[in-house]
Amino acid sequence: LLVEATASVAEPKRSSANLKTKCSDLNCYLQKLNNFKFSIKQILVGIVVILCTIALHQQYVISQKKGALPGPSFVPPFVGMLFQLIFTPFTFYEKQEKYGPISWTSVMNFFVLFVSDAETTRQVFKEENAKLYLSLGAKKILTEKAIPFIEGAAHRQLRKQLLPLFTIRALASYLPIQESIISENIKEWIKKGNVNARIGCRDLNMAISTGVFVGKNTPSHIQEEIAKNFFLMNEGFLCLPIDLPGTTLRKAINARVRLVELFTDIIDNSRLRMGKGEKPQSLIDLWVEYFLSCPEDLRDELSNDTIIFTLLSFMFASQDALTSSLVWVCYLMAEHPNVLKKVREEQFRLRPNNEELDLDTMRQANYTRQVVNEILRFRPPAVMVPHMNIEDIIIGDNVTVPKGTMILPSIWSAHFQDNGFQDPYTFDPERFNAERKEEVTCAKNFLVFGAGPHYCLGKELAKNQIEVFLTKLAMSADWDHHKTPGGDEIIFGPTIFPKDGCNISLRERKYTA
Ligand code: HEM
Repeated sequence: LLVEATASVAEPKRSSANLKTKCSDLNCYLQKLNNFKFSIKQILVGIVVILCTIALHQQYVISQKKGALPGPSFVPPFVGMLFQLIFTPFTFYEKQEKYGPISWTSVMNFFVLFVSDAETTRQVFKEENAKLYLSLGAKKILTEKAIPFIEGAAHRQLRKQLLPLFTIRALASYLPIQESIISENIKEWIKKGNVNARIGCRDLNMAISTGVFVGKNTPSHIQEEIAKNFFLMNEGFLCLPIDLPGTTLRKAINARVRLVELFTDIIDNSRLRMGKGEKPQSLIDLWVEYFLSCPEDLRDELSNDTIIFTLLSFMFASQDALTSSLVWVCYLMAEHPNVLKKVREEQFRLRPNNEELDLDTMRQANYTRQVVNEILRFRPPAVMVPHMNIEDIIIGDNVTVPKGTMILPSIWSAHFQDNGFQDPYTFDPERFNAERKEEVTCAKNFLVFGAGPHYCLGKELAKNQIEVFLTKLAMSADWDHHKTPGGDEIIFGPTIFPKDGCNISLRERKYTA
């Protein structure tokens, strides 16, 4: 077949050489092209030959890169393990874990290292030369100005600038916003009766994010527009990275442009109000207030761009992860009524008259916090955080990782590792009690918020939000989880959810233990 295909390529070459002397304009070139006639069979053979050559080359490159590392005996060419990773992620994880702490695989022709033990996972998170690898779409939408893409001294400087937004005082000022929005939403859910938790929690989180970040006093039509554009932007993070009119990515970029306009107005307004000494009502206000309170010669520049792209990063980093955790609150508390009962008893003991939540009372609610930690351990929203190394690095037991390798440190595997948490597949908040203290003894395994220079900035804000939601739901509603066939399967998108989103029906509950 090869000979036949090459022969017919050679033949038109001769005729085109003759033509060359007779003409030199565009028509002639088209005519020459026309002389290269191949049969369908020859074209197909040509394509097969090219594809086979590429596939063989890929296998050769992989065999060079993997060296003695364990991994699958075969990976499909071109797509590699992409479909397994997206559609059956947990089967994929289990298989990779069996190869050992570091194994190789291939996804979309990327040579990928899968890291399943906690220690090496931490090492990757901390490695300066291994950068967070977000989708191509995410980079186009958020741009290089977003904090996950900033590195080195500029990154450290920005993180330092953000500290005042997560102090105890700041977290305390967000709490009434979180509490009131959660209470309002749960009341709405009870009125409706039936709710798909994934959709309900997504909208609830969006309302809290706008409330906390830009302030509850922001006119509702602006809040709605922020939500609408954020959801459009969010869709772009996982779509094909094709930036053409009408594509999901282009719509996401346009939504970001609109969000920048909206945030610019909100920040200008905040600068005016904080300049007059008004009380801060949002994260933006706190940031502007802090900036204005610094002596002028010590002030770092605080441009609207810095605030806007940090806010976009916060929304991007928090929205899906928190939605996942709140859905698991609904799901796991319905599965474990004995745990829910203990939360209610503790809450009733600490707040017998349904007092408003404050950080002090929340710190005393040890059992409730244990439940929050166990939900995060048992169902970590981001199960893996892709990295790519910009230099050769050495990880684990002296494994050299060639530059440009995609590394998948698996938070999921670290949480369920054999020699880590005791009986890891059991949902057991008691593991975090004062006696067992697994948060200390297994600290190296608890990686839900990452580790190293990009460690989650919103960890305490997130934990508070989950705790307030758990507390409010437990004390104001009874709910049933209506299971659907296959609905319990965990899907990946890109944080984890039960496949059917968890359908619940709610009833009002008298405030009691
Ligand atoms: C349950 C909720 C959350 C989970 C599970 C989570 C998890 C994570 C993880 C795994 C990372 C990567 C860490 C690393 O590379 O070492 C991260 C980074 C980040 N998170 Fe969160 N997060 C949550 C909520 C939030 C919230 C509410 C915010 C909002 C303020 C936030 C802001 C960020 C930011 C800004 C980064 C990037 C930090 C940097 O690049 O320096 N996260 N988060």
